[in-house]
Amino acid sequence: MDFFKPEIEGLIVITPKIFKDERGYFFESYNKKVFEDAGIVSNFVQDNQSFSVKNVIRGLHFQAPPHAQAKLVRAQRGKVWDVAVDLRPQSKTFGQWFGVELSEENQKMFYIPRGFAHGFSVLSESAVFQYKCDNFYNKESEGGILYNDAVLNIDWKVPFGGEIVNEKDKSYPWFEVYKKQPFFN
Ligand SMILES: Cc1cn([C@H]2C[C@H](O)[C@@H](COP(=O)(O)OP(=O)(O)O[C@H]3O[C@@H](C)C(=O)[C@@H](O)[C@H]3O)O2)c(=O)[nH]c1=O
Repeated sequence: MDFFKPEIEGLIVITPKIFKDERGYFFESYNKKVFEDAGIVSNFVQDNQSFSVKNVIRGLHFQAPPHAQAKLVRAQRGKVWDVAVDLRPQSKTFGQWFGVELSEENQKMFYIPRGFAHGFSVLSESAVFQYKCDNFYNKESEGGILYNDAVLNIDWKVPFGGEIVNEKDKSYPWFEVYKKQPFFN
């Protein structure tokens, strides 16, 4: 199992050790002790799964404190481009984003602590996306940033104008709003 820590502090990309044989494969998708030793100390309380077709973008989402969520995400089927945006006002990388390809093939996982907005785009014909959260869903605390914000300038790797985005995600404010009124501590 490999744990890669990108420039933005707190983010971790996990590459599991995959055991392949004539039957197929096996890997540990979560191991409390091994993950905690690598710095992923979160008490996961909810697992989610979504299915999306090609060119769907879901995001950028977060839950506001005290309902903020750390997430451990992966693409069980297909291939996605997964993005986390640092919204921690004290962070030296506030407003920066990091993206990683998560796929059925690489089985990589991505740990995103509390204080980030999260989203992904679907690069394959379809994708099954699975994730663990360390806080329960709370509708009233849901927030988001417009996925195509010009300041963040995220490359979603989908054809220009071809993205499939729901009305809720299209209605989120620009990143500028959170720059003026930070709410994660
Ligand atoms: C996230 C969530 C949604 N729902 C419901 C609300 C709604 O009617 C329906 C679909 O919800 P959404 O449209 O918000 O689903 P979706 O756009 O897939 O939301 C997810 O996007 C990714 C990027 C994340 O980071 C997640 O935390 C989550 O925000 O499911 C729950 O019941 N529990 C949950 O935990």
